[in-house]
Amino acid sequence: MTDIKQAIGLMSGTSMDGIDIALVRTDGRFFVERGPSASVSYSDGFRARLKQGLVDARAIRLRDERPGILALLERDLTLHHAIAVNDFLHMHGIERDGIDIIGFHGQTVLHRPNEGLTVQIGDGRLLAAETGIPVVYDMRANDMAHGGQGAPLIPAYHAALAAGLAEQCEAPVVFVNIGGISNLTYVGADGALAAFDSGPGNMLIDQWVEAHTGAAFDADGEIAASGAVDEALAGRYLSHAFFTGNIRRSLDRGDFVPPEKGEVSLADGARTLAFVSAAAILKSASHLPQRPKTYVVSGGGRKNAAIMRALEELAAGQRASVVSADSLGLDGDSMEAEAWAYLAVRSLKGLPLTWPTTTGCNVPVSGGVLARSE
Ligand SMILES: Nc1ncnc2c1ncn2[C@@H]1O[C@H](COP(=O)(O)OP(=O)(O)OP(=O)(O)O)[C@@H](O)[C@H]1O
Ligand SMILES: CC(=O)N[C@H]1[C@@H]2OC[C@@H](O2)[C@@H](O)[C@@H]1O[C@H](C)C(=O)O
Repeated sequence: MTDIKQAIGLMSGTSMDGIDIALVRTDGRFFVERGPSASVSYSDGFRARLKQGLVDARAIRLRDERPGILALLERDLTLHHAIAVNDFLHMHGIERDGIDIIGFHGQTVLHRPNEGLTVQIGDGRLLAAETGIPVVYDMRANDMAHGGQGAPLIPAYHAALAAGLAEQCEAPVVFVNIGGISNLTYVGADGALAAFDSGPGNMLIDQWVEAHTGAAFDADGEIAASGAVDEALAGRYLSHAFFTGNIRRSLDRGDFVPPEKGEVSLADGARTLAFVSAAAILKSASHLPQRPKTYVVSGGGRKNAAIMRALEELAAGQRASVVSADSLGLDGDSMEAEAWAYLAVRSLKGLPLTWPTTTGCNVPVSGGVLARSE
């Protein structure tokens, strides 16, 4: 039996809605046994600080700089994660000593792949000290140091999961994570990987709805349901250079901005942005080695009925089907946290986290910094 580790993964994503945590037993290759998972929401106050952190991070030139509120925010973010881990272990009766490693993503506050600069705040040493568990963190930097985009990193995990889906999904299969930003992972019949960010996911919808109603998102796509797609507005987004260029690159929150208030009604804006999120996936999928036959959807955007309906209609037009990861026995909410547990084990073993076909790095590279707990 190859060396199996018990790992906890922690993800705080671009939606900044909270911390996802998951337990995985894995050898960092094709053995994956998924355990419990949970989500811990941020308070409105902490979420407001994270938003200010994104603003302050614009002043960063060297990746260790922490201008504005970022130093204290990084400490508090890390302590939030430590509490999430300690509560999780208690809730599930898991012995701390039984956890070999924590994979800690932290919070992306700046991502400029064309400048080779990506910053995720999160103090791995402090997390290791607060939990008594070794931590792998800062997992994107080495990919960028080797010419990569620093994202997406989940494809390695998707490849491990894909083996179990062959009977249930018509190939070629593509994993779609509809988070704040959406990303695709194509797994070829021969196991070949191709991956990239596919465009805005929920982030424009969240910002649009929050600006009009104060709500954090369009729950179940209810607002969009009463709106119509504004073709001109949709066309403006889908003609963005990100879609028209041939070079795939990873995105940051600031790469797309929501419409100005008043351009369209609240409902039409929500419906149009949901359509754009879906259309972006199909548009980006045209750069994959083969047109997918099955889209396996994870991430919070799969709960927005307007996104899913548009995606199903567009995919059907290309004789492809759309299924939720959950319908295949996976967990569409915890997949990214699971991935960070998996990637942490790969990091411990010096295995690649990224490949030229997933981030554009020059050679397959591992990554991550290990903070020991003693
Ligand atoms: N019930 C729901 N109805 C509609 N949308 C929802 C619902 N629940 C969550 N969402 C959407 O999902 C988002 C959170 O999704 P998720 O946690 O996958 O994003 P993330 O991991 O932060 O993003 P990324 O993968 O880009 O880092 C919310 O901001 C919201 O837009
Ligand atoms: C820089 C950064 O944090 N990118 C995120 C973001 O959120 C989704 C998409 O853009 C993806 O490329 C990435 O996260 C996922 C978890 C990844 O690296 O696989």
